[in-house]
Amino acid sequence: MLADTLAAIVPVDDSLATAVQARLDNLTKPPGSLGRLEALTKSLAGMSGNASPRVSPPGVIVFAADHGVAEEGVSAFPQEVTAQMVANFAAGGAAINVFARQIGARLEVVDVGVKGIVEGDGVVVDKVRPGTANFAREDAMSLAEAERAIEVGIRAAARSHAAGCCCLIVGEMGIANTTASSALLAALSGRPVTRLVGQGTGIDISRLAHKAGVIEGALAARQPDSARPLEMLAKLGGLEIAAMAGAYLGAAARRMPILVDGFIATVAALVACRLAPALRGYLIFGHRSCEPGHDVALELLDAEPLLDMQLRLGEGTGAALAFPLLEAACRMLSEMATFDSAGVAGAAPES
Ligand SMILES: O=C(O)c1ccc[n+]([C@@H]2O[C@H](COP(=O)([O-])O)[C@@H](O)[C@H]2O)c1
Ligand SMILES: Cc1cc2nc[nH]c2cc1C
Repeated sequence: MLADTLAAIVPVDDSLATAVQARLDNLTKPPGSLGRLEALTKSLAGMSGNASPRVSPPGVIVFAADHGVAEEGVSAFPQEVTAQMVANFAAGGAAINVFARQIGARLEVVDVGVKGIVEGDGVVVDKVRPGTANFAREDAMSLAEAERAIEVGIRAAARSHAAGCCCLIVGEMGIANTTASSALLAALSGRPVTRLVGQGTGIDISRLAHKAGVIEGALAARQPDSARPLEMLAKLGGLEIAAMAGAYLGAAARRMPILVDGFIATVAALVACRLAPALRGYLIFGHRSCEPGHDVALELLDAEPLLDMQLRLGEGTGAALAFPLLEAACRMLSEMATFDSAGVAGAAPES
């Protein structure tokens, strides 16, 4: 399934940009005056292959999994919070539930590797294993498990597409996943770990130094090879990061625009782009997270996010908050009057 999905990702269609630009320049506004919103309409047209793109209804998928490295004391919260938050998602009480309702999204929560038993209806249980192993001591998972986790994501994206979603937001929940993401990013970027690690859920300075040391030790022991993305996921984790990468690939294979969330989501996107470089054309970046590594991951992807709201929650919340900008871009193109239709004079000729 992974090989078929990778093969199905075609580069975005840049040929529509000229027609969309002509339409944009006929709308009742000085040419270019809607700034990045105008560029967004061209991007969305190229992704969907439609000169009148639509992004509603959006789909939100939240992948949840546990990380063995949590036992190293790298998070401000205990591991049980992953399962407890999944129950909160199922009950509709988390931030992403609120924002998903606000934007009329279809929300799906997928347990790809939570350690405990997840309570609550409405959670898709597609568990590859109950949490990763502690990658400070051994590989987080096997290669086969990493591939299965990617396929969990591909299947979830396919469900969102089949349910009629026109755009995909992918979120995550996993205590200690900023540690796994920072390790992946250090391996992919070659930058010093101390420049990438951040407070995650809110650790203090001394725990931050400990977190950096755990990652440095693990990288020395695991020796991840940045030219082998699947192997990197197997060595460092996590299950939800692999599933997010799969969801991006599955969405791009179906020509769905993807709105990327924060730090963990962007690292997953980096890994997925190593598997299929054409994926990059389908990615729009929702926000800049507080996590210092996010800047580095965005730079590697040559990405400029839409919002900077000092968020560090995850769950897909930053992307959901940015979604109305995508909706506005589509509506601007389809609903604004043209100079002709509104009887508004065009720009005066230069004298
Ligand atoms: O999305 C982000 O940029 C982000 C930044 C910091 C923390 N988080 C969330 O916090 C959890 C990971 O933090 P930690 O400290 O346990 O590694 C995980 O559930 C993420 O959803 C998310
Ligand atoms: C309460 C809580 C909610 C979260 N949502 C995403 N990561 C989280 C981490 C914690 C600790």
